[in-house]
Amino acid sequence: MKRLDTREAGFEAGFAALLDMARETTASVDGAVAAIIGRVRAEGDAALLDLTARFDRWRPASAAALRVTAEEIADAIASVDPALMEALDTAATRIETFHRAQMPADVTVPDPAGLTLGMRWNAVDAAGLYVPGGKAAYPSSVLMNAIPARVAGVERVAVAVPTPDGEINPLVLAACGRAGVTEVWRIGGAQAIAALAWGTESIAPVDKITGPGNAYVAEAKRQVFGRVGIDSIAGPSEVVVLADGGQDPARVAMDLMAQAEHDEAAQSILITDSPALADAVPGAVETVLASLPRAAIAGESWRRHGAVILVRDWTEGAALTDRLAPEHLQVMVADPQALFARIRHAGAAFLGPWCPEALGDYVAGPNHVLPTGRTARFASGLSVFDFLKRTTWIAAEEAGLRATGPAAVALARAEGLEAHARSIAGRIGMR
Ligand SMILES: NC(=O)c1ccc[n+]([C@@H]2O[C@H](COP(=O)([O-])OP(=O)(O)OC[C@H]3O[C@@H](n4cnc5c(N)ncnc54)[C@H](O)[C@@H]3O)[C@@H](O)[C@H]2O)c1
Ligand SMILES: N[C@H](CO)Cc1c[nH]c[nH+]1
Ligand SMILES: [Zn+2]
Repeated sequence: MKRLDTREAGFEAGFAALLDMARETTASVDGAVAAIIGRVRAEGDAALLDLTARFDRWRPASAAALRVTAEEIADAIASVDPALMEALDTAATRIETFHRAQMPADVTVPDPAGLTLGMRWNAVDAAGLYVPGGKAAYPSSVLMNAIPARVAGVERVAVAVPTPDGEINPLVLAACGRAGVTEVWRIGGAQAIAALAWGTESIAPVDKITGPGNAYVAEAKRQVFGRVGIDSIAGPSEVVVLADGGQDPARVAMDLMAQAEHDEAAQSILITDSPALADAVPGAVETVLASLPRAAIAGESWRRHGAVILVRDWTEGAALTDRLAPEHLQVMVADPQALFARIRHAGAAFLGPWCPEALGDYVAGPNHVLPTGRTARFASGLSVFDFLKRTTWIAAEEAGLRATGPAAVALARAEGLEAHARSIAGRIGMR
């Protein structure tokens, strides 16, 4: 864990090192991923069977066995503890309500020159949703991907999830059932992304691939981009907690570890204006770690990538937060809204001491698939917009073409494009 203080001479160098820290690199897997994609394109289902045996330690009897049946989904729903099913339902209902509110309206713009201009939204035809499953199962990520897709109106939604050692997580299948997904493939990693992008004998290709995953998944999404759309390339999780001297060090420590326990490559950073809190939190983290089942992962994340930054005031705190552009931002100060108003770059914000980030991971409603690695400077979390695209339209009557056409003719001729010019000029009696 790094300890930084803006009053100290070496602060800028230390902070720059934190910004540049390579936590997980996709460059080191690009060759392996290209080879996997090449095999899936060339060999289709046969490559999927072989790669699944190799990387997920499960040898399906045939390509048909890669697809989860409707009966398996129904059985999974029946097998899940009713209280857990109710929790899934609470989450799904709240996520759906929030994402419905995101749906944009079509736009029509009347134009004084006599044209009518507009913009219409349409969903993609088919979306492939990657649900990670290598080290842990993520039913919550099923809901976070599938519900926006369905709210956007995507007709075909296909989920890909690895089933290591042939074990299917029933709650993942129950989440698919609750979200109305009927097409679920037991494939993971780069081979799953390749199959969704290029198709195989069994799997029809999709138009857009979304969802988080490890370095192989991230690199595969990067390599198939262009053939299909992707949401973003999300790396390991991160949180910045802004906390003042009024906060309980134990709660701050638990919030930091809630992100660190995802992955050794996760990053948890505390920024505080309180020397007492900066002194207390590292010890509180050790106490928390002693009680956590995933202490090995969380502890390594904290030691390798964690930081406590002491600032003079919140003007400094806000500026440093914008430079970090974190995936998650927790604001635990006396007036969280006022401090949040001064920050522009974060994937998602959690305001006040009663709003731990984990609430947003599961049930609050906004999406938990968020931009990582400082990409919140230019990217946003998953939403209905990832499954929609716009078509603009122009309607013209003769008067509108007469009013606006001459300028277009002049510009077309300036560009040396005579057919462009004449297609307009000929309609309105211009030479
Ligand atoms: N941002 C989010 O919303 C969010 C949500 C959940 C999980 N996550 C992150 O997603 C990641 C999930 O990673 P994971 O590994 O548990 O599951 P995963 O499903 O992303 O990856 C598992 C797959 O990786 C492939 N793979 C593993 N080793 C390989 C190798 N040596 N060569 C080729 N392929 C190989 C295998 O095909 C395997 O099926 C974690 O970093 C987690 O923090 C993010
Ligand atoms: N915090 C993760 C996103 O960075 C999402 C998640 C899923 N389950 C628990 N957490
Ligand atoms: Zn989480």
